[in-house]
Amino acid sequence: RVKFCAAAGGGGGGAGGCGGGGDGTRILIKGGTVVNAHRAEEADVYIEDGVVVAVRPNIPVGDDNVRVIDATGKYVMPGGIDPHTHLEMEFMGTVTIDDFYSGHAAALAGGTTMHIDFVIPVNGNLTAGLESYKHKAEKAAMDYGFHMAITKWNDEVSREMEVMVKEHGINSFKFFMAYKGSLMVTDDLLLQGLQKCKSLGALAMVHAENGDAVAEGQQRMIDLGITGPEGHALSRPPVLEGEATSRAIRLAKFVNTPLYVVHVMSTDAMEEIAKAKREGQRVIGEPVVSGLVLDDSWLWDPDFATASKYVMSPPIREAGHNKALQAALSSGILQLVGTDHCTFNSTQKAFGSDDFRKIPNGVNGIEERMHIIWDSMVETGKITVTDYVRVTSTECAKIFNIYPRKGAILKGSDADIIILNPKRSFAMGTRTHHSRSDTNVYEGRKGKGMVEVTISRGRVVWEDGNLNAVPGAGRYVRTPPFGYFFDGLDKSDAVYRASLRAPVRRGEAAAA
Ligand SMILES: C[C@@H](CNC(N)=O)C(=O)O
Ligand SMILES: [Zn+2]
Ligand SMILES: [Zn+2]
Ligand SMILES: [Zn+2]
Repeated sequence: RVKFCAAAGGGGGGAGGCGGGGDGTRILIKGGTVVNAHRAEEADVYIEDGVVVAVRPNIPVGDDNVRVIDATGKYVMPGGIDPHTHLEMEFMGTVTIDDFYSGHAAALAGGTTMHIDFVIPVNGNLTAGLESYKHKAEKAAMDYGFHMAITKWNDEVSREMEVMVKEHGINSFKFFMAYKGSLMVTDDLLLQGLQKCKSLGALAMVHAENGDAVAEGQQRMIDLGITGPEGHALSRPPVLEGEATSRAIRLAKFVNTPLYVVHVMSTDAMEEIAKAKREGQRVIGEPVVSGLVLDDSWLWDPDFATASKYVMSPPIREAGHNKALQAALSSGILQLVGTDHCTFNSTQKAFGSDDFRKIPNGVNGIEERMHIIWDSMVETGKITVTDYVRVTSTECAKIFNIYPRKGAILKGSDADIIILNPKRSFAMGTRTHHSRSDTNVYEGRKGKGMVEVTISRGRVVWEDGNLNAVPGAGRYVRTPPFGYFFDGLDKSDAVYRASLRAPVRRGEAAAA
């Protein structure tokens, strides 16, 4: 079990917590159904100083400076944790329009109370990258963690990875197999990176598309005179995502280290993950909201501003892939839902109005995720309410080794809590969203379920449609190495097991 404070990296706060909200607020949530990943129960939740103090039925109010929230008929759940975002990311010649304030405001309004963002090295230098992102995060309004991208390889990078794990609380590294000429690493670098991750107890993550083939596919489209957003989808079909996913899975097997495949967008990739898991390999598949509920018909929309909104990589696939990904999420082949929130407004997307290769890649999602997964998966009976908590919050906390401080409503957990009213409906789009973008890929979408209250480390930050997100209130959450995916890893290593067989002695040595 991870000690709560370990996850917070020292700075032990008051009794039982690692420095909670600190402002002494005491909240009693009464009459709700408390849902954790392991079970749902009728219970009250008492919060003090940003930490959950008690979860049980009929907790008395105590005195009159306890804030009582009536949750009768509603679900009281851990706030969402989004494993995959890019706030204020420099990419394709511009910077994503949502930063650590607007992105966090959007998240909190949508029932997400923590995310893990991807630090991009500066000229391949991890330390410089981390400094840059620490600065960006000074305006954080909610808790956040960091993955680190590895965009090139040398001894310096190898040494810096160790520093990131041991001194800065980063336990995951992402390797881009696509974006040739910018973020992409080749197989030899990927192999060394996988070895390093294994030695550090850090989780290797991949963006799995064959970047060389994508470049060839893009040229093919341009030669055919296809320059619109539909050329983006046609240039990088599912087969290129499936190929890279299987390649990454096999190299991870060869190294015998766990693998986390980000934004699984196609059945081609999902089937590779399913096969690996059937064979007992430790592979995590992360679908994102866009791949679960959208399809590529938007990319053929005659209006460029509309079509270009949907350009992300791997591309949103033709109808059918999304339903298969939903089924894979229900059955556990895919484990947790991200968003890959990487927003560019219509002006930025227009950089590629003559050439789809110049359309900045990315869509929104950090505000819409909790509502869309509730409506498309729980309301339709595909997953239960405990599954919902698992795939939107708990699994992420467990994988990145910050459970049960995060991803649970248990005594001692951080008080990151949402209250969802299953009887109310939502409607989403630019008119009401908190992103800085002037577009939203879920424009006009409606559905059942509404997050009415969001509590972030013991502070009510969202209630009755009013947001009270405070820049600077968010804290960095260190993610320790050797999460549960590493338990007993060596015993699963075919090469290691082979080495346990009696060594063969040949020649004079055998005679001796
Ligand atoms: C660059 C980043 C977001 N953009 C995207 N997925 O299209 C990623 O590839 O995850
Ligand atoms: Zn600064
Ligand atoms: Zn990616
Ligand atoms: Zn991403």
